[in-house]
This record gives sequence, structure tokens and C-alpha cells, in this order.
Amino acid sequence: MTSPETTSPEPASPRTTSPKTTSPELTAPENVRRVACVGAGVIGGGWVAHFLARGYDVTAWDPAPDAGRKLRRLVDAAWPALTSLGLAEGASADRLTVTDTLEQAVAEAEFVQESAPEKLDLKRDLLARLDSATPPGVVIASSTSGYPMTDMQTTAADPSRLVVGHPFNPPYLIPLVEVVGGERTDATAVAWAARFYEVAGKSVITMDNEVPGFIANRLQEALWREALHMVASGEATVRDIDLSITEGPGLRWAVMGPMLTFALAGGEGGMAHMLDHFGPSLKSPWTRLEAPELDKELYDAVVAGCDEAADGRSIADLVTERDRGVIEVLRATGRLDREEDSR
Ligand SMILES: NC(=O)C1=CN([C@@H]2O[C@H](COP(=O)(O)OP(=O)(O)OC[C@H]3O[C@@H](n4cnc5c(N)ncnc54)[C@H](O)[C@@H]3O)[C@@H](O)[C@H]2O)C=CC1
Ligand SMILES: C[N+](C)(C)CC(=O)CC(=O)[O-]
Repeated sequence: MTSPETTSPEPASPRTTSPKTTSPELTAPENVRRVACVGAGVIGGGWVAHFLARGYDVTAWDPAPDAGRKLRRLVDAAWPALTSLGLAEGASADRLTVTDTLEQAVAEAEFVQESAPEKLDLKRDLLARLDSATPPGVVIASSTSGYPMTDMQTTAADPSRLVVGHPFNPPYLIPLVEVVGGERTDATAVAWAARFYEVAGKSVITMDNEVPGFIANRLQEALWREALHMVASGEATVRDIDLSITEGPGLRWAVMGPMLTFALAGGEGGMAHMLDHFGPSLKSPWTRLEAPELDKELYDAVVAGCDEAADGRSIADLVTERDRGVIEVLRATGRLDREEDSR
């Protein structure tokens, strides 16, 4: 298993001129130059855009017949946003190579990010195949939204280098990655991946245990379940749900998380007063916890509600609008300044 060699205390953009190590298994996170992305849909494509913008050479493979064309379209669409954020020295969309086979994609990779469909058997087989094709010691991360690595690493010959690196859409703008290993993952692979993501410009949460759904998806899922219940029962429209967050708590959450935000609800008394004051309402029936049945009626109501909320804007229009808004929030909350300082 690769050892994390964290020689530099600060995350750094990958340089393009340093000699490439001949032993991929010994590559320190700071020295990685070539990343492979396997599965190039919404998330894999977003990872490709992110790594290109950070100055890496990227190889990508996806079995869909038109995957290369779609991937380049996604990268082209993301590039203006990435340019406005600031590209790493030498970064270029031309440093993407779409390969014909998975084996070609990972042959010289120093890190592999898997972003194939969320199906357990597919992930198991794919991770085993990636493990046999990737140079020894190179860490392989899965973008899974919720499968524990323990359940996905069952058939790989070397499960010790398999980790979860759970991103947020789009990976080229949302900083967070949740990193966790499985029962058979070596702790050094988890540490190596966490450090690599930091060097690659991400904000990392490392989990010691396999929390089902990780941290952020557990939180999002609770909110999502309540939202679906309210639509199913006619208590709120899709528009009400979205407005309740974008005009309400969502504005605060980009600045402070739910914990510090609620500490301020206690005024001078902070969280202690907040708990004394509002603690009893935790017992009120404010949440349903059980997921609603995703029957045809609810499915149709949510899809129709989103179409109505889009109000004629295409998915591409919405992606542009989201990217612009996220960049403004990153800028307004000082995150871009911090990024620039650490380069
Ligand atoms: N969509 C989202 O918001 C997020 C998704 N994820 C995770 O990322 C992963 C990918 O999800 P999406 O990009 O949304 O799906 P997607 O459907 O957009 O893309 C999946 C891609 O995988 C390709 N593919 C199919 N079989 C494959 C195989 N055997 N090997 C390699 N590639 C294969 C497909 O051709 C497709 O291009 C999933 O594990 C998902 O849970 C994680 C965070 C957010
Ligand atoms: C919808 N989702 C569960 C796939 C979302 C994620 O996993 C993370 C995100 O981007 O919100």
C-alpha cells in the first residue's frame, strides 16, 4: 500500500514541469500528475473538469458509445466557470485523453476516481477490474453516494487501496469530498486519498467509520424525505420547498453550518440557551423519518413541479445559472481568497 508522504504542509497546485516518478506506487499526493476517471457521466465528467482545471493530465474511459463527445461537451460547458475561478498553471482541456479501454485509462494513472452508476454488483465488478488493471499501490476511489466500501471491495484482489471519495455535484465547484475506507482498506490509503484531494483543491472530511450515507448525504436525505412527504400529502408544492431553502436557511448554511447557525438562535446564551429554549420541540412530530412511497403519483408530482419551477429553462441553462450562483457564493464568503492564498 502506498504511504502518504506529506512533504509539503500546504496544498499546492500540481506543477507541470517536475519529472514524473517511474514508480506510481511511491507517488506522493503532492507529486501526482496523471489521474484516471472511469465513468464519465454527470459526476465523472465533473471530476474530469475539476482535475483538468487543477493542471493534471486526465485519462477517461466510459463504455457508452458517445461518451467521449458528451464528456468534452461537459468540460467545455464548465470551462468558463473554471476559468473565472482561476486555472492552475498549465491547465488545459487539451490534457484530456479519452481512451478506448478501461485498461488504457488506468495504465499510467497515479490516482483513479470511479464514477460508474450506483449499482452494487456493477461497482463490485468494476472495482475488482480496476484493481487488476491499475499499477500496484495506486489508490482507487469510488464516488458512490452511499454504498459502504466494505460491501464494494469484496471481490478485488487488493481491497487495501480502495476508498470512498464522495463528491458533490458539480465536483468542479463544490469543494466537499467525504473520504472513508472499508473494513479491508488500509488506513494509509484513506490518509493518502484525503491528502491528495486537499492538494487537488478539495475540502475533505475523513470518517473513521462507515457511517451509512456518510455525513452530508444523511443530512440531505433527511431533508429530502421530509420534502417528498410534504409534496405527497399536498402540504407544500415543489416551488414552496425550494423557496423555503433558497430564501431561508440555505442562505445561512453557505456561511455557517446548522450547528453554529442554531447557536445564534440562542442569542447571548448561544447553543446552551437554544437547547433550553427549543430542546423540547425536538419531541414534536416535526419529522417523519420513514421514507415516503415513491409511487407514480409522487414521482409525477415532483417531476412536473420541477418542470414548472424551471419555467422554460433547459438543464444546460440551469447548470449555467447554478454555476454562476455558486461561484458568487464562494467569492462572497471568502472561499476563493483562501484558495488563492494557498496556491
Ligand atoms: N449525480 C449526483 O448528484 C451524484 C452522484 N454521485 C455518484 O457518482 C456515481 C456516478 O453517478 P452519475 O454521474 O450521477 O451517473 P451518470 O448516469 O450520469 O453517469 C454514469 C456513467 O457511467 C457509465 N458507465 C456505465 N457502466 C459503466 C461501467 N461498467 N464502467 C464505467 N462506467 C460505466 C455510463 O455510461 C455513464 O456515463 C454514482 O456512484 C453516484 O452515486 C456522487 C455524488 C453526486
Ligand atoms: C442525489 N445524490 C444522493 C446522488 C446526491 C449526492 O450524493 C451528493 C450531492 O451532490 O448532493
